[in-house]
Amino acid sequence: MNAPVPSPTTLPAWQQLAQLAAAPQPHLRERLAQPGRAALQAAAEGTGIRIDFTRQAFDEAIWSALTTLAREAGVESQRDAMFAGQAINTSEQRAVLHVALRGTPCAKGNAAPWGTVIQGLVQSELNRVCEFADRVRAGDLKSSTGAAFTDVVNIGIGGSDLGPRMAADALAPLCSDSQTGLRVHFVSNPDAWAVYHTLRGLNPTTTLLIVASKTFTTQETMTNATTARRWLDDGGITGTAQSAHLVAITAAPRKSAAAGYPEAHTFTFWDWVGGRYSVWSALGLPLALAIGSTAFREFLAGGQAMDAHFRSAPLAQNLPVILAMSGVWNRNFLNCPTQLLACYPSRLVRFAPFVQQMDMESNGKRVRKDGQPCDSGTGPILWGGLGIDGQHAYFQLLHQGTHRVPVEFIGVDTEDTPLPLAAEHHRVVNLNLRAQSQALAVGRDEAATLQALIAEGRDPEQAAEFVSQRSFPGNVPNSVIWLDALTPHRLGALIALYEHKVFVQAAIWGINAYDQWGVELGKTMAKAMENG
Ligand SMILES: O=P(O)(O)OC[C@H]1O[C@H](O)[C@H](O)[C@@H](O)[C@@H]1O
Repeated sequence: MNAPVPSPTTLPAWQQLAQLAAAPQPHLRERLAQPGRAALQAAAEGTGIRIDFTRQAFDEAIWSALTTLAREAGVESQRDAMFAGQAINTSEQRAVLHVALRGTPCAKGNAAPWGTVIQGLVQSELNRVCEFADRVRAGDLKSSTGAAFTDVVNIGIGGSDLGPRMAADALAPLCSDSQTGLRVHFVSNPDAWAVYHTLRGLNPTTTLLIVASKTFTTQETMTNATTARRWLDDGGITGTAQSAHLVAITAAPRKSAAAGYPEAHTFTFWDWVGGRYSVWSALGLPLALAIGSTAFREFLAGGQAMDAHFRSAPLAQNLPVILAMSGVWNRNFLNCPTQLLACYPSRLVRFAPFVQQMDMESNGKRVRKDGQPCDSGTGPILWGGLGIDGQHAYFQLLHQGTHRVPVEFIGVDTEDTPLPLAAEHHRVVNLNLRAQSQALAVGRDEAATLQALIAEGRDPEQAAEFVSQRSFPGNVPNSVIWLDALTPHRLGALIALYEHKVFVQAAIWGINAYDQWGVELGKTMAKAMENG
């Protein structure tokens, strides 16, 4: 029997927020001019991350009610239940312990909240992953022909692809010890072109194939794996020699063993790690191969630093809570169905698709944990990409379209690209980020537009004719997430920030963020069609 989960709409703070939302809302232009606005900023110590949420469409009274809602919904006790390893994934009766993969977020000597057994499993598999990655990178672990590996191909999809691929794109270019010449490639799509295009330039005698699948049954991944192994065969790497080229990462090691993947090259994780939360587990092996074990451990430590902040910071200063509750206000009280993620560092090119899976597969739910239908909106439609490119594409709709799209901007303070004019590039990028954040918030009304046109030398009568086309309503809620640098540690903290944001929103809505039954129907139908 599912324990009853109260609808958030019955909570006093929700009702208070509904009343606050029903009152006339000042324009963000006016809100920004109000005193005390600077209080809507917060930083997480030890993570290098701070959030400027001064451009969210609420004032201190609304913010206070939002934090009260988080308290009334039991965010803190639900958080503690997750860290204690309780089976909070109720539909599958599983704990949710990706946090355990990052290490213990408490003082040295204190036991991990999830217990020593899990701690031991995690440490020993992490050590295996790190050792393996370093041996391949150093050329100590040889291919079947005795050569060092030059290329790694990770075959996986969804959570077995998006995280490591995103992080490798973000970090490999600037990890100074990653100049080993080892190239890490990713194939997810089972369209033949994707795997052909990746393999055709590679030498099978120096290529390591990783097949990453939590279940080791995913049809797309198995189809690509079959072709890649056939490619090894065709390249003369056959029979037992092939073992040196094969790696499996899975929570179902019996299945990978049955498919011929050698035990010594099989890395495991557990059913209490959801696929979309698994970049910290053995599934991070391609990332460790791309950046080295030292940087990979820094990445984990960044996640752990955000865990420590999430567990200890007061709700009003707690970064995951800030992102989550801003989102709840926008989604449930301002009725904005979507959320844009605009990343300004180009190394974060795959961050939005990664968060898209994490958020939409987690909180795309329509019933609460007790099976009762949700009577409020749940997870938003999350979309986005690189902010600067977006400015020259879809930002027009944000400024003058008929949708109100809240935005989360992500920027970095420092730039270390080895280019003589890198500082100038960085200045241009951050200038644009700041300008967009402000322009979307304040807009430009018709009177100010008319003045601007006249100042440009336009005839006032002519200017008045097209003043409406040249005006901007603004009032678009947005926050800026600033990283002091885009290092492995900071990226780890950023990912954990989003994981906990998703957690907090699920806690508010009373839904289970850790199952994904919605993806099953299409799979089942494909199977039924296949079987005629
Ligand atoms: O890692 P696998 O078992 O191959 O699963 C890969 C992906 O496929 C599924 O459809 C799920 O929706 C994802 O959550 C998962 O990450």
